[in-house]
Amino acid sequence: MATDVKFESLSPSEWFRRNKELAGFANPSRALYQAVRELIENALDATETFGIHPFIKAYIKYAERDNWLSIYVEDNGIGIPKDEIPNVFGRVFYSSKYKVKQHRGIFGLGAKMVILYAQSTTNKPITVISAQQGSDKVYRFDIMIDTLRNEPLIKYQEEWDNKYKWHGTAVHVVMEGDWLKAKHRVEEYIKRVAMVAPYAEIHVKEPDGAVIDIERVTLTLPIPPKEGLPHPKSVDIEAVKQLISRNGDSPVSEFMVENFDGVGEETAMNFLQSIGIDPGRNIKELNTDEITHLVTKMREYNEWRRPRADWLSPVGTELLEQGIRKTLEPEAVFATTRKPSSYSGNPFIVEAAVAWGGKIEPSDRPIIYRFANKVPLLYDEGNDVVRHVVDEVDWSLYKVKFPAPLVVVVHICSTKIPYASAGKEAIADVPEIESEVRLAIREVARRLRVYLSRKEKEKEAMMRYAMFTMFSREVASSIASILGIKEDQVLNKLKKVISRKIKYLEAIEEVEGDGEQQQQQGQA
Ligand SMILES: Nc1ncnc2c1ncn2[C@@H]1O[C@H](COP(=O)(O)OP(=O)(O)OP(=O)(O)O)[C@@H](O)[C@H]1O
Repeated sequence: MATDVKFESLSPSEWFRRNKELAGFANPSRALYQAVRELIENALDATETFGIHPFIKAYIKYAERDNWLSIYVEDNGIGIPKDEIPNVFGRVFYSSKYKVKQHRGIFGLGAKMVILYAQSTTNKPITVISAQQGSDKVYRFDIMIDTLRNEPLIKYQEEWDNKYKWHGTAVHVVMEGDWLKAKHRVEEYIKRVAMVAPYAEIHVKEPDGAVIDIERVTLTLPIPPKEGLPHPKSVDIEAVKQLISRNGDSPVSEFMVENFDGVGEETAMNFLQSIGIDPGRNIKELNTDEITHLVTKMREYNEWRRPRADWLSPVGTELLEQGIRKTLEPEAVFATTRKPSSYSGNPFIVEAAVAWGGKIEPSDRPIIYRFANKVPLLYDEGNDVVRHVVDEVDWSLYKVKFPAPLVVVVHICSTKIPYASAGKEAIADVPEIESEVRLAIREVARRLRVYLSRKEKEKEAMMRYAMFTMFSREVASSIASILGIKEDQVLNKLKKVISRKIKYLEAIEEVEGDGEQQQQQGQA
């Protein structure tokens, strides 16, 4: 007799309710950190991406029970349309960010995980208050999620006149959390956000009364990212089938030019002829085998233009240096923004910086600050491509001897960050990204070496000067008595000779040092 096995299907929200840890909500301290992070990321996406200077308030307080915390995050962003509020907060995999565009958010999951965690631990709905720019009304919704149906449950709804022309979104949630364990991570997260967003103003109130006030240091915003088209190397068969069913009623060549990045008319013609598909045929007429053939060859073809990266929004060398100076207060900082590159048809840009000395505490290996699309990554460093690259670097080539006060900052921005998991904490080892990270780190490390060698030489010169002047009084006194002149006169002359000689020696060493450096650059 056959064994009686029962089969069932799970809705996405029920699945994530059961597997919270995969989205970063593993325990009360991690969940608290993750909730603050998801809400602040949404606030930044709703402001900076649309050219608004972010002004974010985040208030964390203890709630009715010892292990319950109330989190309130408010932004001055673009707001959410009234009819969309229930869905964006109450339906897993509902998002405005499923586009070829650089966002902090990508999955359409973060806000929903906050609600799922809250309702599973305190049985309380989330409150969302929002108004779009120019809206006459402000809307409030209290929402829970019907996890079996993956649908929003509206528990309360209200609207009022927007007297003060406010726009933005405020979210309030009560959930289980462990503030004492999460405190350090939350504070570190805020500090790191400020590092790559020196144009943001963020006010945080903590349950114990502490306040973090991040003032903006500049009004310059990075150029906002723009929406792009998929690159032929980045698509799969299913994606092309979807494009055909949405936009496909044209000759294949036209379809390719209009729907993909990096495809001009001539390239489309050459490509289609090279794979034996008539460019004039209507795309709708291609059968399953022909579509499979087309997509396989699209991914292999190497003559497409590189994916456009002017859609991306890096922080920029100047803002990055400003942010690092403000948050770490180092003695020196060197940053670079690399030229755009791509992996599997997705454009990306790597930025890196090294900060040295000042208020940075010496440590046994470089302290790493990782960012992806301007999101600080705090957990899972061991699995991240940046850690792997930094560990490979032979820092002695750059005159760094550990313990050393060295911070390495790496920011990767892309229309598709290859995260290793839904918790968005580590970037997978993609060879193209790895190589760009390596080149970026070497570039800034070389500038650090020049700085450190100059410092070393200055120090040596000072030591020499101190040593020579120590003996000069004795020498001056002997010369003065032999020649019968004043000791001070001889001493002044001697000091001038010493400093002239030291400068001469320094100049020689600098020329020699440059030669040595060039040799080392070859090796590094
Ligand atoms: N503060 C906000 N202001 C404006 N829109 C918001 C805000 N918070 C959420 N949204 C909207 O809700 C959508 C869903 O947010 P959610 O956090 O669930 O996912 P996401 O940000 O798209 O992706 P991810 O899961 O990677 O964070 C967003 O795409 C955005 O359109």
